[in-house]
Amino acid sequence: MTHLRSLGYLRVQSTDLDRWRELTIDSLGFAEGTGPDPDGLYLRMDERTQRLAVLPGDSDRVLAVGWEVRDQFALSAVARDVEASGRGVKWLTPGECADLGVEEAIAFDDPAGTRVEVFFGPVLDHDPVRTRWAQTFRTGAEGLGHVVLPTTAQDETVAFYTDVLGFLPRGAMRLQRPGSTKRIRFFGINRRHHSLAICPAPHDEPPGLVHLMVEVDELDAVGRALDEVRRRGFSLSSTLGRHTNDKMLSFYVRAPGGWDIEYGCDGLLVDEESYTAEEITADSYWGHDWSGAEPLAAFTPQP
Ligand SMILES: Cc1ccc(O)c(O)c1CC[C@@H]1C(=O)CC[C@]2(C)C(=O)CC[C@@H]12
Ligand SMILES: [Fe+2]
Repeated sequence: MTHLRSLGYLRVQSTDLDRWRELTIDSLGFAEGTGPDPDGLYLRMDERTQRLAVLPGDSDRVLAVGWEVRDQFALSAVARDVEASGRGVKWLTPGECADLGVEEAIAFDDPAGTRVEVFFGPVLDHDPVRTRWAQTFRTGAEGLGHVVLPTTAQDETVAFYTDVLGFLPRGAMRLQRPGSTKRIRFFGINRRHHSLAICPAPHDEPPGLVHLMVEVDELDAVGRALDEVRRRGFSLSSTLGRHTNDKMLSFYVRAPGGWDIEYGCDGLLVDEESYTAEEITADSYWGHDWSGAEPLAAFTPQP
């Protein structure tokens, strides 16, 4: 049983806020949100003030992955579980929580070194969400989307997310690298097929993220966003394609900082009553040609 309900927010830092704005607002059609840093880029997909926050920094990396729980009781239960597993938990100050637009939050590091935050009580902005393609982002009970995290400690990281945080296995895929029997593993906490995937990567230096996926309600928005990222010279990591596990139709665009945003529609809603974890043998039914991709920072050992 997990207390986590969904992926709530993602916070990153970047050296190139202008390009981030061009990618997210002008191309992918996020709406501008609100937050404390006048130089920060806060992005709305729904009534939340900052589903994605991009803060100015001297390097490109993930600052925190935020998971949402129902209330203060669930938050205390998660804090107890994480502490019992031997990891230190920090309760954020009221000022820090106000900056994040939540009532209360805790923070701890996962075994890969990624900062995880768990929160309840997101502050809402009731102004209409004006998106560039007039699309609606699919969030709600299924959350912001999914993140794929790189790790060099795959077993320990998987054990932490399943045993301690209660993520449910939602299948796996063997990585087709020479001599590798390693698997990328998918995990869910709601009806979205996966809210998290854990991917064995040669190292876990910054940026600390393989990709963030966001979902929209219309194929036309995916097509329009794809046209616009190409027009603006962003590098496509993967062409349009349909995944075999969550059936999502998506493309991947390289964000400033060396990780990808997956942008898609048509994602599967899992029926937990009948679901069993499967091993897929191809990432896609068609498309998703990665051959033109620049190497992911997470897969490129730094000198
Ligand atoms: C296999 C798969 C199914 C559904 C997804 O939403 C999804 O992101 C993926 C994995 C895509 C995956 C990746 O993100 C990093 C580079 C990977 C590991 C590859 O080299 C092939 C599949 C790629
Ligand atoms: Fe994905």
